[in-house]
Amino acid sequence: MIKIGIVGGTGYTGVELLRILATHPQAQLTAITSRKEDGVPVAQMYPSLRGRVDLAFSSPDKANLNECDVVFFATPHGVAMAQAPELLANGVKVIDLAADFRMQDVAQFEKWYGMEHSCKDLLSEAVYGLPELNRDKIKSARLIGNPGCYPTTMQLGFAPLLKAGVIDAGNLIADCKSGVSGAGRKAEIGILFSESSDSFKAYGVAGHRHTPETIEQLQHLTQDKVSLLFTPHLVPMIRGMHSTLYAQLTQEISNEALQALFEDAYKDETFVDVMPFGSHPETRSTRASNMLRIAVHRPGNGKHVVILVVQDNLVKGASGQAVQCMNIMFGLDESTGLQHVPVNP
Ligand SMILES: NC(=O)C1=CN([C@@H]2O[C@H](COP(=O)(O)OP(=O)(O)OC[C@H]3O[C@@H](n4cnc5c(N)ncnc54)[C@H](OP(=O)(O)O)[C@@H]3O)[C@@H](O)[C@H]2O)C=CC1
Ligand SMILES: CC(=O)N[C@@H](CCC(=O)OP(=O)(O)O)C(=O)O
Repeated sequence: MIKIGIVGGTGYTGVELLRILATHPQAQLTAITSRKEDGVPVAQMYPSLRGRVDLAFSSPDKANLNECDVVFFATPHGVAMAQAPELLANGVKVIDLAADFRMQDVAQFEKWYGMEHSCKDLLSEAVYGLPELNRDKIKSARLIGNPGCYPTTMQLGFAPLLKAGVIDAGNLIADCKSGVSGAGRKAEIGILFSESSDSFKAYGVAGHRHTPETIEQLQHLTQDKVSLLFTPHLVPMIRGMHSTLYAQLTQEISNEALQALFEDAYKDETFVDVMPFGSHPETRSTRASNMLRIAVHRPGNGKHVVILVVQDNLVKGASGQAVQCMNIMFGLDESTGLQHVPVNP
């Protein structure tokens, strides 16, 4: 059994980790932290976990994290970097769902996250936790920077085209929409029901921190310089993410060959579904599951390819992906505990 700690168990990605790990056959939940709910039984706060999780939240300073085999940080940016060095020194593996260990470019991290990186020396061994593009490195990693939700869709959508060299890498456009749970469980005016329901808006148009993260990773896939225009939107649904990706073709290629690039790239991937050419995937087809679905389009058989990508932001976009990484790190079948069929309707 794998002894597991979760720092930040009360938040949306924390409770999603609990939901997934509660039925994972190799997971032994050992410590779950919350500063505000210290001593409160997990199942009292989340009755959905009654009979599944019998631990109580404990404050991070009292939690026995050093006894764990792996600790997930489902916390705001900057928390994991303060604790990872001690955990790693004690032989505990670390998976951070925030951005502390996603980017190798420290200057970019500090610019976009507005904080100094406190353990830069660990960045060189940190592994970006996107299994479909980085599986071999994840196998031997002690420290994972789990990808952002939007970057997961952008990378898996653009990757087959960039690797094949059939698009202009300097002209990528991503128009992405997220459900409100993407903003976390914290109280903020913008995510109140009365503010976010029955309305729809873009944000971060001048720049969003997921742009440098995505460019850094996409740049590993091509010799050409990657340039990305990314606009996130908040849509009035609880979970789900829909990314519409645009790229310009640089060579003649048939629609069948375009589709084949995606089918070949993901033919062995349990969690990436390439739908028939011209499909319109819905976010609900991934709801509460670790699936990400992709559909390839070529409007008017012209020079542009449009890729539609959907996922559940809390699962493949966060906690499911983190458990997928854990499975790989511990030599388990990658889909262990992650076989949930999406919830419909
Ligand atoms: N929501 C999403 O769709 C996605 C989120 N992420 C990332 O995952 C991380 C968690 O997100 P999410 O679950 O939405 O966030 P929430 O705001 O819902 O939860 C944050 C959790 O962290 C705890 N926490 C807050 N501050 C600290 C601290 N200083 N030390 C220890 N614990 C702390 C909180 O509990 P308490 O205050 O009681 O300690 C709470 O349990 C974030 O970095 C986010 O960017 C990544 C991909 C997708
Ligand atoms: C809808 C919404 O607000 N989404 C969040 C991103 C979600 C996410 O978790 O990204 P990080 O882990 O990089 O913070 C945002 O745009 O800030």
